[in-house]
Amino acid sequence: MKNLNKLLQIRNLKKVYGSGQNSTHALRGMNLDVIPGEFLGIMGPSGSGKTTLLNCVATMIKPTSGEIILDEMDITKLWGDELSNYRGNKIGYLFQEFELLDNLTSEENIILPLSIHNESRKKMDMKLKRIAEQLDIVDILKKFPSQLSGGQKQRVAASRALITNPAIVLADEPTGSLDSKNGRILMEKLSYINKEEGSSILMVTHDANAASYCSRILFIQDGLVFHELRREIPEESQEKFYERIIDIMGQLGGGSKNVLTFNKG
Ligand SMILES: Nc1ncnc2c1ncn2[C@@H]1O[C@H](COP(=O)(O)OP(=O)(O)OP(=O)(O)O)[C@@H](O)[C@H]1O
Repeated sequence: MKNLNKLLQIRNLKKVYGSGQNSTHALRGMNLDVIPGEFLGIMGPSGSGKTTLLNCVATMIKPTSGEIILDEMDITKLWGDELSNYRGNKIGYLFQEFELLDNLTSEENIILPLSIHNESRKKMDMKLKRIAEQLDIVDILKKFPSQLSGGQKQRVAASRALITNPAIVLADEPTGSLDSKNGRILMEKLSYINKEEGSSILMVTHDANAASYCSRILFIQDGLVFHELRREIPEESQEKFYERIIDIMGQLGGGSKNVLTFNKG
């Protein structure tokens, strides 16, 4: 159904892996919305369905049933050119392990999504310059991934995810391979771009520090949303929001450290 206030609508989404006795119900009828310009965090225990959810939106896996409506299109029904267009233009994906191509420079990695779509060199250079300045990687554009630190690699990967101006950036544990300082730098950059450019971000994380940059957090368990935390308007300080996240994690984790892990950094 058309709804201009909602960028992404997930309705009764189910994903069952396997069949019969060996089946796993990873998503059990999940419902959630992302509004334009929102920075939405997804938290939850290991195995609760976070990556499955993100990968369904990314069309990397096909849900068993339910709807995923982005810009008025049910993306579970796309195929052929429409599906390629969705993957190439509507979403940007940021992985925990960067997933850069080793034999391409940072610059070539970043513009890869544009060159696939036959952008002119002039347009590509303009977009590259802008995003490289925002992510503070201008000095390393000619370097190969093997010559970069983890923090730099992730900022190159973030540039690649953002350069097409996607309708939504999907980030799966983007700080998971970074130390706390580099995690903070990445989150500050993403938060800046979210606010300044109005980019919408859907981010899965175990990290309360990273989550404290979000405007809203959904906690999921057993494939369903079971709690929501909103950053209060007028703007609640990040420290205060972080404390509330830790508080909820403590309550929901039942004291068990491996239920909802986080890193205080
Ligand atoms: N390809 C697969 N085949 C079978 N089961 C799977 C597959 N991928 C995930 N699962 C199962 O689905 C459930 C949800 O997995 P998912 O990876 O979405 O959880 P998660 O919340 O992202 O976990 P984590 O925080 O550990 O990354 C788990 O029980 C998992 O074992």
